[in-house]
Amino acid sequence: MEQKIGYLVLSTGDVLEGKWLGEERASEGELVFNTAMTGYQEVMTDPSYAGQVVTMTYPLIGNYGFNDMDYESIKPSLSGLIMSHPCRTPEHYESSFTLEDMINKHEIPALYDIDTREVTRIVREHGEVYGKVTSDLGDIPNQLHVDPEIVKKVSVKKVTSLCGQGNCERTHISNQHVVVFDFGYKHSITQTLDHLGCHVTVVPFDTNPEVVKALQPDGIILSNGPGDPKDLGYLVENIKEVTQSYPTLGICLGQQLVAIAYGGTTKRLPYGHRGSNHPVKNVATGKVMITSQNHGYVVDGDSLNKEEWTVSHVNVNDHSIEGLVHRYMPIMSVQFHPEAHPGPMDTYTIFQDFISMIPAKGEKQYA
Ligand SMILES: NC(=O)CC[C@H](N)C(=O)O
Repeated sequence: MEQKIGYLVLSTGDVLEGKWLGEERASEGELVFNTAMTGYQEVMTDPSYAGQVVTMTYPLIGNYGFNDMDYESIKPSLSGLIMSHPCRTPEHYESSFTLEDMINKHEIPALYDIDTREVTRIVREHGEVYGKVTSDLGDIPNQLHVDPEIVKKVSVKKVTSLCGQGNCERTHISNQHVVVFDFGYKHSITQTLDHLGCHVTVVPFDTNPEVVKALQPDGIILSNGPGDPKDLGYLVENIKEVTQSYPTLGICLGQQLVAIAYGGTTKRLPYGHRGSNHPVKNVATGKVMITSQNHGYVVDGDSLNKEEWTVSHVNVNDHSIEGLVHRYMPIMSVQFHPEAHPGPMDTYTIFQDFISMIPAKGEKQYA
């Protein structure tokens, strides 16, 4: 079948020609690229990509199909998908639908036959680029910042216990209760907590500390999420209060928000870390883990109060901050994705470290 021509029109003035996969659906967002060779389903359903047009640099997408297990959220929230070759005849014993089915089901704006190397070159050269997928060559991207309210769009609307709804594999009656602040959390985070025996409650991103207190958590996770962390600066008092009251793990956006809450700042990376093979060094042990990443911003090391914070992990490629621990309080955070998906599971120990910061039941509670 003859496929319709579509364009990726960029804020740099560049225009790339491709073809529509699925319906023509004009859309725009920040243009980013992901270098993972596998894990396209997890990438497409990671809410941190909300407001972004995601280019997959690996040339073949869809070759092992899609399934009902690998969703990282209920539905994709990315603004568009750019690829080179879509595979229409997947082969995998767990595959239950195709890339095109996924695109049609969730109405994802998607272009293929795009020169993804050229897209990557442009993003690497310019850093912050916005793109519009369209059939109209006269279109230009109008939004030059991800919606400052984007987290509100992806976060749960009410306090949600993941136990007692068929989501827990065990009953965790005597185990730790972890409250996850949902800035756009990935399901692999709560699934990992479940595997570690935790009872999990997910709360909206702007939940008041009093509401959290009533839930009687043993620990807090500040999740990953989309957009510019500085747009959530109005939450610093909430974040400071909960992190001073309970052992906390911040993940990606969660790390950035911890830094901001304690007086630090964030800055843009030259062109983001998005892929599943980013080497990260544990500063204390020298051990390097291969990590899954998806972020465009990073904590500015110069902005941190060194009497309060220690850098626990650094990126081997560009030496950017990958992990923080508080010197006196049980607060830790990482810039990479310890839950992986996609990517290697080297970083599972981060969750174990977090759980071990929580006093056992019956012991004196922190705070
Ligand atoms: N995965 C995330 O949490 C991303 C955090 C933030 N939106 C960034 O791009 O840096």
